[in-house]
Amino acid sequence: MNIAAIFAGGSGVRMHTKSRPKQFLELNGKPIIIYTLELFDNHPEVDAIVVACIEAWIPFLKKMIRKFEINKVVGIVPGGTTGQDSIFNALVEAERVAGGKEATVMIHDGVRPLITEQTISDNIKTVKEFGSCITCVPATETFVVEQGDGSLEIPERANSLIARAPQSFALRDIISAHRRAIDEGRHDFIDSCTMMSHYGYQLKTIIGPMENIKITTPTDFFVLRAMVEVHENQQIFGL
Ligand SMILES: C[C@](O)(CO)[C@H](O)COP(=O)(O)O
Repeated sequence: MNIAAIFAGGSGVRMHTKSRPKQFLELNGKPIIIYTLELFDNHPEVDAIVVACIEAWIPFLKKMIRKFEINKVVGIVPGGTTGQDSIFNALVEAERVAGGKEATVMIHDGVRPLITEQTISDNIKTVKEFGSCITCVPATETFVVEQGDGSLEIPERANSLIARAPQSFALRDIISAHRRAIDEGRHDFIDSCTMMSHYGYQLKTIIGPMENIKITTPTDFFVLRAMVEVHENQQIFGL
């Protein structure tokens, strides 16, 4: 089975929102996380969705899921202290939902509402073929990596990709990597591909759409608003 594990456990300090965490900011009366959930809910190959959410916001999320008629969410669990902990909580819930069956899990940020149906299909297919799938985009600027000794490493831009999401795996592999990290006292892996690479798993990348941005800062929110407007105008005016 194919399960989407959406993490929305963060409080969004980089967004500087006063009233609500960034995943619950609204566009046209609909929270960002609902835009994200709709993509997986409408995808014919997705069987179930689990969400790790800030505990205090779970009742509101449930209300929104009912209001916007999202049907495939079968589990909502509290987020953890770090992003890694939130993902782990969602994976444990995915394990419960899979009930011992083989499963592919697509780990996705609640604040990445602009992926396409094709990206989800490509993730499912690539995990079946290669065991993992990291959705990326080509780097359009140069990375400058500061080394501990004060020197800089500048990777070739032509070979550089930016990891985005979904980041997808066989459920048994990603959950065993998480359990290993926890046994080692680590809770600071920045994302799933970093963890899986650290533990020696072979990772397969695909190139996803440039529009697949993460709504992290106020600028991202303004870009999202413009993109949703363009999308609606396309539907209205057939542009
Ligand atoms: C998973 C991710 O979206 C890949 O780019 C990213 O690492 C999430 O980062 P955040 O710090 O949880 O916003």
